[in-house]
Amino acid sequence: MSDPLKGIIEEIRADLGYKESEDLWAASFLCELLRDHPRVLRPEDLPVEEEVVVVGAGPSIAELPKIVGELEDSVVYAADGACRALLELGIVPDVVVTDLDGPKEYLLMSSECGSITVVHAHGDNVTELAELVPTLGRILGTCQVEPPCDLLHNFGGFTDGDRAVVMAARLGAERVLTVGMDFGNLTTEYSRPGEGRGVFRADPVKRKKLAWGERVLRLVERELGVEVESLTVRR
Ligand SMILES: Nc1ncnc2c1ncn2[C@@H]1O[C@H](COP(=O)(O)OP(=O)(O)OP(=O)(O)O)[C@@H](O)[C@H]1O
Ligand SMILES: Nc1nc2c(c(=O)[nH]1)N=C(CO)CN2
Repeated sequence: MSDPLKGIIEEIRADLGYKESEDLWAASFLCELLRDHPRVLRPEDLPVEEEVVVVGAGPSIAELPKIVGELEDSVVYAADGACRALLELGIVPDVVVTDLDGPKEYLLMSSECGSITVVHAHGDNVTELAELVPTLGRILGTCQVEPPCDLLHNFGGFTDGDRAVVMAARLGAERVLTVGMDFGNLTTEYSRPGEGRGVFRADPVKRKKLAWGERVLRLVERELGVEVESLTVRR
């Protein structure tokens, strides 16, 4: 693939041991599911503005309550599990970008509240696709191979958060502001009612995934000329 944001998946497969044939199979399966889905969108249906905020689930997501006022008037894309933190603050993300391995009840709640779910097919999430896609509302399908049908799109990128950034940039955003997208920081402190406080540490595979995600963000700046800036560092 000559597009570096799409071609990077070949290096990632070599690093993490994913098979292209399995990614292709999953994409074909998602095509089948989308053919039976009543609310499939096209890329041009997605909301986008000059500035888009992308919220990931990294440690700086803890800063979210401080900037919640700014999010109310922005187009907000949430990466997977980050939709939980947003919903808990009363914000329904405009778009949730997910490979469906996040907290199912919050992915479904976002969808029911009006978020568009951008569902990604890859070789390791076929079970989740089968279970969740039929239950979601407005949906757009993505994949990491040449799309096998015109209901699927390959914008490029890798993890949910960096794919959200790539998508915003390809749809026309000139600047992407990020929260919780601190790829270099691999521990997350949490504090939740009923769960107490603690620290998540990224396992070795997650570390590798996040390192690839960080590379994607730099590629977005270099190849697409879109500014990617951390909202929490800026403040
Ligand atoms: N330090 C970090 N820790 C966790 N997530 C991060 C971090 N930095 C950036 N992120 C972004 O937040 C996104 C959502 O995080 P979450 O833990 O819900 O992801 P995930 O479902 O494991 O993601 P993926 O399936 O993309 O690996 C990730 O896809 C990633 O892009
Ligand atoms: N085959 C495969 N592809 C992926 C995977 C994964 O676990 N397996 N995870 C991703 C984001 O975390 C994106 N792409």
